[in-house]
Amino acid sequence: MTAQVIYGTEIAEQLRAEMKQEVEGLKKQGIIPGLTVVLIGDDPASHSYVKGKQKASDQVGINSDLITLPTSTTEQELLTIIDKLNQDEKVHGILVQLPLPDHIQEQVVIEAIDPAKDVDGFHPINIGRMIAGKDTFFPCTPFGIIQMLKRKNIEIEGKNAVVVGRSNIVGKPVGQLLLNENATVTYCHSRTKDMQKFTKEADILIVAVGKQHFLTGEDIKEGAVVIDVGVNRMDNGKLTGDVEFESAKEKASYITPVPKGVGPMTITMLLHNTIKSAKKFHQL
Ligand SMILES: Nc1nc2c(c(=O)[nH]1)N[C@@H](CN(C=O)c1ccc(C(=O)N[C@@H](CCC(=O)O)C(=O)O)cc1)CN2
Repeated sequence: MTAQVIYGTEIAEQLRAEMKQEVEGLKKQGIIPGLTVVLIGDDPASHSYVKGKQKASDQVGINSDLITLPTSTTEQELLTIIDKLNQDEKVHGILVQLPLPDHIQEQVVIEAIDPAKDVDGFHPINIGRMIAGKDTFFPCTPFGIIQMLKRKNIEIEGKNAVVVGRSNIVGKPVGQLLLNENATVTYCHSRTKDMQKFTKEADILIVAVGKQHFLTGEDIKEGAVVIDVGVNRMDNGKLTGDVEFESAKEKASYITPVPKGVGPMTITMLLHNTIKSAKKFHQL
């Protein structure tokens, strides 16, 4: 079997075209969705992701602002900025780009953002609502993965979904969203014994460990749907995923590439959450 490649770029383009229309409609009612991104330090990858967020916001008509701060910014200075953004009625979404410098506690910052403006879906209130199966802001990468599966008409209900990785940003929430869609979910992580026993049983395999070619075709069941969340930079400067694409493609029924797979969906779902927040603020 040779897999069908799922390009997130194509799905993202469709979704963004739909969002652009929605924003045009909102603007006619005097509503301009507003997103503020806060970026601390000079990590080149973070700068590039934030640039992508600004560009995508402009594309759909979201008013986006960027606050760039030096690495020396204190936690208190950052909290003061977040407090101001929480009060600003023009700002519907606040996103603090991660990772943060070591001297700033990530969880303190996440919890300082008003849950109603937490378009990253990382605030414990929004995570709790997601676990309870309520409507809320879902974390962007996991939400993007679910949208990719749905847009490709891939059935989730009743399937064995195996998530390799248990980060707060991707692994844990994507497992929860798959469970909400009635999949049978198994998490594998660094302490899992005989991981292949689990990955080979997966109908849907999500890999988010951040290790180049962590899994190969040998770890995959014939016909599995393989979603590769890894973005690893190789010595030659090129990007590669957590899954060895060439061997996995011969076993899977569907597979996402890196780049152009899950990554573009992350930014797209951020736009979705910002529009959702603006609508909710204006009671639409
Ligand atoms: N506050 C947040 N911080 C971080 C998040 C997040 O969701 N919220 N996720 C990641 C980084 N990220 C978005 O912020 C992100 C990662 C990758 C991509 C992407 O489009 N990747 C492209 C390749 C890009 C390249 O060439 O370098 C792809 O896979 O095709 C977008 C966003 C950590 N921080």
